Amino acid sequence: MSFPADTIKRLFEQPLTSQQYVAITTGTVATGLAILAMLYPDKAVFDNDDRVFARRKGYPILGNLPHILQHVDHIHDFMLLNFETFGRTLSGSAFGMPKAIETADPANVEYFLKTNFENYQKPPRMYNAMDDLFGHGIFNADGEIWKYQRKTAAHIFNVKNFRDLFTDVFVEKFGYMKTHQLNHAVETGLPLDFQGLMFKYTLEAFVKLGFGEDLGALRSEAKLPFAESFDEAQVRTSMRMMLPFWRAREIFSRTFKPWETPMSYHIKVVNDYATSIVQKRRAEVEAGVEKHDLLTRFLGTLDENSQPLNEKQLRDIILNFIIAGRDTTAQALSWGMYAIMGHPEVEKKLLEEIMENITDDVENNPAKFYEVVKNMKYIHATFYEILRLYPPVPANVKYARGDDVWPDGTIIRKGDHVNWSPYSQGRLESIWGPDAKEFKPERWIVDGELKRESQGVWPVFHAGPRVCLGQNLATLESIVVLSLMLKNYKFKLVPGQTITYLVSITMPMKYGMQVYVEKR
Ligand code: HEM
Repeated sequence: MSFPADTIKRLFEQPLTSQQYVAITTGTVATGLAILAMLYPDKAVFDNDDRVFARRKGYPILGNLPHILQHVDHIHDFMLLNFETFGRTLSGSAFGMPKAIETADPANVEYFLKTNFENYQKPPRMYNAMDDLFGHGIFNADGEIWKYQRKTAAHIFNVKNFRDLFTDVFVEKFGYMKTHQLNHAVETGLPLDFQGLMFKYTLEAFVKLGFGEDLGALRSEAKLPFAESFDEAQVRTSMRMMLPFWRAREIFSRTFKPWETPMSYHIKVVNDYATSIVQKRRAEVEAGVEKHDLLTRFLGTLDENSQPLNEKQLRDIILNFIIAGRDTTAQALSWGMYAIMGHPEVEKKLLEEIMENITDDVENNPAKFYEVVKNMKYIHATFYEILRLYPPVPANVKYARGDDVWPDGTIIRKGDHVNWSPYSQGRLESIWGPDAKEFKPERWIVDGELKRESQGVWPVFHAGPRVCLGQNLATLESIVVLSLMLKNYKFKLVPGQTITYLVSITMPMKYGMQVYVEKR
């Protein structure tokens, strides 16, 4: 049968009904999607990478995006499962996300953080996502901007400060915590949020060391507004990095969820706080008050263009150093106490070492304290073990400036994102043996001597030229606090609570940790 030409012409000339319009559009989209799904049956659309990687099979067009969304609340365990299932180096693709190679191979990690450091930088995508909160501070900078900050800050981490200033502050602030918080919890018998307390302690101690200020965080029952906003802004920043289209998602939230507090509010709160510290210090400097802390050093330094730092640069520095000095160590202490409470045999050994070394005389003499702590092997081993299982920076990312080949033969191309996971590395049996998931400080003592693993095997403090500047400070602070806590108090976990991590830039406990406190 054939249509006469004028019938066909009429069909095209007639305006479409809305039903026809919908049917044609749906048909076209469906055909387009079907073709794309055939071309990309198990990976993200337009992922035309011809390299062969071990990987979790993805969904058509979306690749692994549904996996990420499904596991977003426990992403570190999902990564661990992937490494356990598919091998130590893998890659997938997720719709809207850049190509990322993931590795938990110690040789690779040591190679790109240390040996071929120059070829890897922070990803441009990360600069954008972190800019609101961290600006051009040390965690979000490379090249000359990074160099002048690292050089300036490095000056405060000298032996004299450790001996004469840091230990003093840690012991003094512990005294505050004892009087205002711990003894109160003993007397009332009411539980307290251990993690909340550790965040207050490390903030108070770091603000004193870094910026010469007594904040009074340990005197207050409530969480400071700065801390509320700083924590929330970090969670949102990490979601920007983990999921695609963050700008569009945030515009959507602002438009359709006007009841939610916007990121801009939290940024304003933290900016006001940082700016107030800078202004106060400038006024002190003008009045001739002499101080030798971190902020004072930055006030007297020159930036990458040989200019004195302006208010925005100083604000960035303050916020970057607060996350470094407050969050990581507070989390190490919280996860640490959690692990110790669950292992009475470890607690017993720790107590023996503490009672033998931290006498009342030492407790009241910070310089002696500093010397004595150096020889306490078991508490060091416990601290390393805490960080192995609960690394405060559980996952991290870099970006390849040029092509490369890793020690395990993985081919890297310019523009690849490189993800590594200290969390997974700390728990892999192929690295630590069959007891990898057990809490055993003894693994760090060999033939009676404390041993530290290489930076590739245990990258909890990063590695190479950007290794954590504060690692000795964090170790000293944690050991002082753990010693004094265990010497003076017994902690008991309140039953029935869920202890798990919150996915953020670092690894806080999601719901905190309620404990009962008794005098020892
Ligand atoms: C247990 C506690 C700590 C852990 C696990 C830790 C871990 C890390 C990690 C993984 C990095 C690399 C971050 C990155 O750029 O990707 C880092 C960098 C850094 N950390 Fe720590 N940190 C801790 C405590 C501290 C403390 C108390 C300070 C004191 C200020 C500090 C200062 C820094 C600084 C300044 C950097 C930047 C180094 C650079 O990029 O050159 N950290 N830390």
